[in-house]
Amino acid sequence: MEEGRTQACELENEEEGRLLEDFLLWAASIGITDSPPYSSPIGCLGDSIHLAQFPDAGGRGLAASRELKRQEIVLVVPRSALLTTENVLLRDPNLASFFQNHRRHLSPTQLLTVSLLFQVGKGKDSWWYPYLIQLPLSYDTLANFTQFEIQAFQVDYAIWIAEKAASKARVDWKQSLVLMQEIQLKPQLQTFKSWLWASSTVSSRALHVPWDPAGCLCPVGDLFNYAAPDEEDTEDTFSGRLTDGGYDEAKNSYCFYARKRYMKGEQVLLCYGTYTNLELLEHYGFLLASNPNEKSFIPLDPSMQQVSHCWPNESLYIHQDGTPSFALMASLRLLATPKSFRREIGHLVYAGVKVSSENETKVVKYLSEKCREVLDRFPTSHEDDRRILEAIGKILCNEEIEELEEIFRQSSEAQKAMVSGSLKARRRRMERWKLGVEWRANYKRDLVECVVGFCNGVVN
Ligand SMILES: C[S@@+](CC[C@H](N)C(=O)[O-])C[C@H]1O[C@@H](n2cnc3c(N)ncnc32)[C@H](O)[C@@H]1O
Repeated sequence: MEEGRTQACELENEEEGRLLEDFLLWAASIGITDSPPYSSPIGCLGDSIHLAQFPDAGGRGLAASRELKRQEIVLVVPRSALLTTENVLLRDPNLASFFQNHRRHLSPTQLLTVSLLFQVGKGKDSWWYPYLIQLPLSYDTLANFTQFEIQAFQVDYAIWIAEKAASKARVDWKQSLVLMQEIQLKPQLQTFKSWLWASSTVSSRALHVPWDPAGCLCPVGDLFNYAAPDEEDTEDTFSGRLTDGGYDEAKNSYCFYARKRYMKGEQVLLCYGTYTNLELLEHYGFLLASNPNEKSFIPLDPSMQQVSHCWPNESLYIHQDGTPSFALMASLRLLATPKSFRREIGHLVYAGVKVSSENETKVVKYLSEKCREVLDRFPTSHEDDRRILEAIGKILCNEEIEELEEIFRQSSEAQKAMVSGSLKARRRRMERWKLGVEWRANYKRDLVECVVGFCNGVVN
C-alpha cells in the first residue's frame, strides 16, 4: 500500500514536471523572459530566476539563479501574454457583445472570472492552455471553507468574515449565471464548484493593472510567493518608484524587480500588499506565523464610543507583540480620565503620551481584564491549540491519517474533520482546519502577550 502510494506520487510529480516544462517553453515563445532584453532559447527562466519548491514558504515559487542586485529586473511579461478580460475578448471578439450587455451589473472581477472559465472550456484550443493546465486544482481562500472549517476560527469577527466570503462567492456566481449561459459555457463549468475554483484563482493570483480593476492573470509572474512589506518598501512607495512589480506602460509589459539583494538559491518574493492574517486567508488562503501587519481585535465596551469617535474601529487593535495600537491606547487613556478633564488632557493623549501613572494603571487593568475575559470564553486555550496544531502537523507530514486519527477521537471538533471522504478530501479538510486553528492560536497568543507582556511591563 505504501509502495503504491509512493509510485502514484512519483507519477503525479513526473506529470506535473512535464506540464511545467511545456509551460515554460510556451512562456519563452510568447516573449516572457527573465533575461531582458533577450529571450532564453530553452524556456523563459534560468538566467535570473528558476522554479523551485519552498515547502515552508508558499510551496512552488521562484528562486534566484544567481546573486541578484536590489531593484534589478528579474522578469518581463508582455501585455499580450496577460490573461485579462480585454485579451480574452480580443481573441474571441464574438464574446464582446455578451460581455458588454453585462458590464453594468457584473463587476470587473466577475467578468474576469467568466473569462477564465471560458478559456478553461476551450481546453487545448485556448491560447493560454499551457498556463491553465498548471494552475492549482484547489484553493484554501476563505470562500472555500465549509461551516465546520469556519467554526475553527472560534473568534466571532473571523467567523463572520469567513461566512461573508462564502456567501459573497455564491451571490457573485448566481449573478454571473446568465452570462455563462449566454456564452454557452459547458454545464460543468457553470457550477458553483467551478465558480469557486475560478474566483479563487483570480483572488489569489491576479495582479494589479491600471486599465482593469479586476487585474490580470500573469503567466510566470504569478509564481512569486508573498512577503509582507517592510519599512524600506514604504519609503519607496512614497517616492513613487517601483519596488518589486508593476505594469510598465513604456515597456508595454508587466515587470518584476528584486525588492532586495538575493543570494543564489534564495526565494525571490513579491509583496502583494499590506494584509492582516485574516485578509491573507480571505484573498490568498494562507497566513504568516509572523506578520508585522497583524491586528487582533477585542470586543470593547459601548462606553468606548464616547471617546473613540476620533479613530475608526479598524484602528483599535492589539499588535502581534501584544502592544495596543496607538488609537486603542489613546482611546483607553481618554476613557480612564474623568469626563470633565478629557478636554484638558487631550493634547497629551493625541501626542501618544502618558496622562499619569494612575491613568496608565487603569488602562492596563481594563485591557488585561478584557483580554482575559475573551480568552476565558474560548473552548480551547492557546496551549490546547498548539497541541492540536502539532498533531495535525504530524498527520499531514507523515501521511498517516488512519494511524493518527485515534489522537483526535476524544475531540468532537476533530472528529468532524475526519468523518468521511477520500484520503485526499480528508487531507484538504485537515489543511483548512489547520489554517483556522493556526489563526485562532495566533490571536490568543497576541492577547496572552498583551496580558503578560505589555500589561506587566507598564505596571512594573
Ligand atoms: C500568486 S500564487 C504564488 C505561487 C504559488 N505558490 C503556486 O504554486 O502557484 C499565490 C499563492 O501561493 C501561496 N503562497 C504565496 N506566498 C505564500 C507564503 N508566504 N506562505 C504560504 N503560502 C504562500 C498561497 O497559496 C497563495 O494563494
